[in-house]
Amino acid sequence: MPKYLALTFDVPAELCELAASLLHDADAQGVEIRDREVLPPPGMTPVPEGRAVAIGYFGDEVEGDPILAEVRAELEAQAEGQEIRAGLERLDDQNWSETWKLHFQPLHVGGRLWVLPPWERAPEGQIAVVIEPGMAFGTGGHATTALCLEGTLEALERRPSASAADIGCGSGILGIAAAKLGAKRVVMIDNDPVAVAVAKENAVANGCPSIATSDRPVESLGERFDLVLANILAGTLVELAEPIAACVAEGGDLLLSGILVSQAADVRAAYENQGLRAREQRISGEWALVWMERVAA
Ligand SMILES: C[S@@+](CC[C@H](N)C(=O)[O-])C[C@H]1O[C@@H](n2cnc3c(N)ncnc32)[C@H](O)[C@@H]1O
Repeated sequence: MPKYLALTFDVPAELCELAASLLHDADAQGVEIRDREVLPPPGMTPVPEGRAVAIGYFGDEVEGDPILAEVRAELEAQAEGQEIRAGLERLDDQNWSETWKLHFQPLHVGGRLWVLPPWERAPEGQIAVVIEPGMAFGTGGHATTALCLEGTLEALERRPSASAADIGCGSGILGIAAAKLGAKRVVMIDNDPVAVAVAKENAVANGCPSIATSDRPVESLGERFDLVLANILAGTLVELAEPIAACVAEGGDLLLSGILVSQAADVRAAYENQGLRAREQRISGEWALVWMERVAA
């Protein structure tokens, strides 16, 4: 089961925003701020007056020490002799998801779709996807998820009753959004059984119990879909190009993300080799969405 790396900076309160932005710049997947205005998580004491804490969360594969040293040096340059405390910790999924939940903000996509934590409400008449992230990735807070949601909305506006597959579904956010936007049959798969369980729960909680969820490999799907969503990682997308492309029906769309802008050309080429055509590429920060399609014969 994957772990996460947390880099913690306990700083003078006025430097907390700088610490958070340095962590973002260092490619943190999420940044948490604990200051006097934020209620501490259960069991934790509030930060002392005049201090604040910024925590950056990274994938476990990231080497933390160089980032720690660099961010600390930048902060010390601004600290005028005040103390900067820094720490590095490897967290398990449970810790990560509990912390992440505290900072789960509503996301508004394309004017009519909302992704919300259970304690928020969408405005009247708008479509709400309520996500309890549990131990799975996908609250909409990551640029790649937001890019995929926008694409899903557009693809389903063109073809409201399309069938859809969400490969690497994590929390189920994309598949559930597709179902709520009118997709007629939705299948969600992930190779992490914990994600599959969370996605199933989220599907039921969103009134979409008919979404099929499974941890079986994409190679065994054996079905074609009008819309295929795969927000994984560039390397995995290239490796799985053949079975993922095989799931795209004639005239169907394939939205690929989890891709850094610098990796987009390789991913596109892998799917062109499978007979798909590049439709467009969208970018958010350093992340790309590659939109492929299978042209009808
Ligand atoms: C970045 S998360 C995306 C979650 C969600 N779909 C979203 O867009 O926010 C990637 C997910 O892909 C899953 N994954 C990674 N490799 C996979 C594979 N070979 N087959 C299926 N799922 C995979 C991971 O377990 C993880 O849940």
